Amino acid sequence: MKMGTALIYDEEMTKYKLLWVDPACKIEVPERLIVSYEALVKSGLADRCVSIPVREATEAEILLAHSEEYLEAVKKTPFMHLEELMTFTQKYGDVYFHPNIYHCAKLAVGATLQLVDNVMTGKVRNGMALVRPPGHHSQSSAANGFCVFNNVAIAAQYAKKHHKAKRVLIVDWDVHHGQGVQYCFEDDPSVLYFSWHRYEHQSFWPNLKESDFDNVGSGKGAGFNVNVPWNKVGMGNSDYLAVFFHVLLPVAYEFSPDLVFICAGFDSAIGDPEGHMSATPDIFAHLTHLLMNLADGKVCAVLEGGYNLTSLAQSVCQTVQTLLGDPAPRPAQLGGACESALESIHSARSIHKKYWSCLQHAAAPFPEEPSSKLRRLAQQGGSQGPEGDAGGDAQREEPEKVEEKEEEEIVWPEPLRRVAPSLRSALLLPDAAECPDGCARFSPAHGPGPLERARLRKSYLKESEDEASVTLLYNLTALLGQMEKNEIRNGLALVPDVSMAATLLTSASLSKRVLLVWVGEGPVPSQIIEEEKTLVVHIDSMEPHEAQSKYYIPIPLKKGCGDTAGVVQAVLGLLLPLGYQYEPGLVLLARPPRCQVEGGLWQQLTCLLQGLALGHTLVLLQENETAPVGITASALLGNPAPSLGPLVAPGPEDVGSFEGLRLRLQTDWPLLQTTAPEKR
Ligand SMILES: CC(O)(O)NCCCCNCCCN
Ligand SMILES: [Zn+2]
Repeated sequence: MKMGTALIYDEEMTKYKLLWVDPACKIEVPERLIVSYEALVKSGLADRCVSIPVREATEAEILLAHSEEYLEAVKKTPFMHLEELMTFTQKYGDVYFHPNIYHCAKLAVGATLQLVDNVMTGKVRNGMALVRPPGHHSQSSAANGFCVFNNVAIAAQYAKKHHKAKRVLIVDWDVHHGQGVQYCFEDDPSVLYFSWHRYEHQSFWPNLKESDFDNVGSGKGAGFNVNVPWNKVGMGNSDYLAVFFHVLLPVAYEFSPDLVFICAGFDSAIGDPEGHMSATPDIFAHLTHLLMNLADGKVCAVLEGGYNLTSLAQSVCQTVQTLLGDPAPRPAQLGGACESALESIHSARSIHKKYWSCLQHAAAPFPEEPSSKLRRLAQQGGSQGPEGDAGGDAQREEPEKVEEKEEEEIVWPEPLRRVAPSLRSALLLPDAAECPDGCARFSPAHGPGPLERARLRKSYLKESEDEASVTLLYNLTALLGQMEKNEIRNGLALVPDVSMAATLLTSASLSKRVLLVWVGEGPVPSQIIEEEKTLVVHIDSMEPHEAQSKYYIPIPLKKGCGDTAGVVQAVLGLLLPLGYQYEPGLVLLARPPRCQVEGGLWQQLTCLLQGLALGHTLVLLQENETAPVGITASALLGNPAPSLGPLVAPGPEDVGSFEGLRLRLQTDWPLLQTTAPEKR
């Protein structure tokens, strides 16, 4: 399994800057790269990465996304003196030129292509290119928004051409809309471009109509462009995760890319003068984690924006540390997405429901919102509608102008250190079963004393049980104890009785909250359900029925856990939001006998759940079913789960029961919400 995270950086890319007064461009300074790289060095993360040298892109590579005229024009800039550079710059918007920027722009593209080569040839698993100038605003014949060449657009074309990539996903979490990327792949169904961006009903830069949610791509590319506009500032961690759970991830898993780019702009983090958002740097650890099981883990993060030097450096470190496989920090106090974010989520899901089967159950536009753009589009059959249709907009109240507040000092807590236990995965296996390489067979420092034996026997075993069962239970509690002391990250246990083991662990856990994910036939022991410190999410083919309690959530799948598409949508749209909101200290993943979940999906589930509880995941497998041991161990060791391939539609009846479940639960679990509470 390929390992390693590439870090591609060269200080030559700091060697250009603004040479005249221009308020729009003064934030794009060389220090952006310097503080980011220094933070990676200081934190020890740089040394853990595979350092890959940059190179200059060739002209042919630049022409993958730019016109010859534009390239010829930019080639002249190194020889221009100040006035000529200023005149040349006037042709474009919110960008500046410098005698060395052409050289740096070629290095930024070259660095990105180096990252693609090393990831696509398996020399590394994933990586990050720390580059400037950024790229996602530049267009075929135009520089724009501090961007000269479109690093990621060129790299996506390059990956298709030279590495036979079939489906490329670009996730643009920069706070600005990468219109250059959108234009480049407008009608290309092999590149799915996702972007959220500060929009404020078109009143925020670059003030484009085509940045709104109803721009879905055109021709064969319809559906492969997903815009989530932020119509208010102050969006936070819950808003970002809600968009991932309810818009991006379902579509991304259905698309099933063989390569993922992140247009990693960190001006979407708190403190940024451009974004004015509230999400904290640690959220990028979770966003990165949630993308790392796509494309067999082939993720290329490429720096775009980010202008607060403190949150930029912290966010870069959070991203790289996750690419390296360290446990993600605990997401603090998540709630539901705010009303404005829910409107954006609802709009994006509704406009894309005709393109993505995972969104089929996305609610139809609200009837009582005559002024909503969505409503009007629905009347026109969900098409983009004629350009001139300003009818509905006219009814819309004037968008309130967001006064850029005085730059008051915004502060936030520094992200907590993320310490990976020395031992990652411990396995509790019967002596007969062999231990997959890379794992350690768990054996506690000392065995149970007579009192301990008696207690375990009395609480969990029928008198008749043999000594071996007592020892196993004792070993389970010892393994749990070492996990909860963060001496071991995660574990796997082969047990004779999954129910009994789960009952023991939920009661023995010292965590205030335990998430038990039960995948397959029940019943889940009632003792666990009554344990109020445990949230049980039960995925199986049971008949839909009222959730008995807030802490027992059955997710019914008509065709049972063998229905991969159904399980994926249940995990992404229901289980993960519940888990993130619950914020458990321990995650138990129980696989009862005769579980139908297929291997790759089981690995996806085991990997995704590791984003919770500092990675403390304990998997319980039925002793006589050893088949999943190897793949579960692989996932626990941090190997990316295999790509599931393009997904079909989840069954309509499941779709209905998911929606019913969401509506019933979202009051208690607001992160499940996908639509704004209907206007009273
Ligand atoms: C890569 C990027 O997306 O971060 N570029 C952002 C360009 C912003 C242009 N407008 C600046 C106005 C200054 N208040
Ligand atoms: Zn930006």
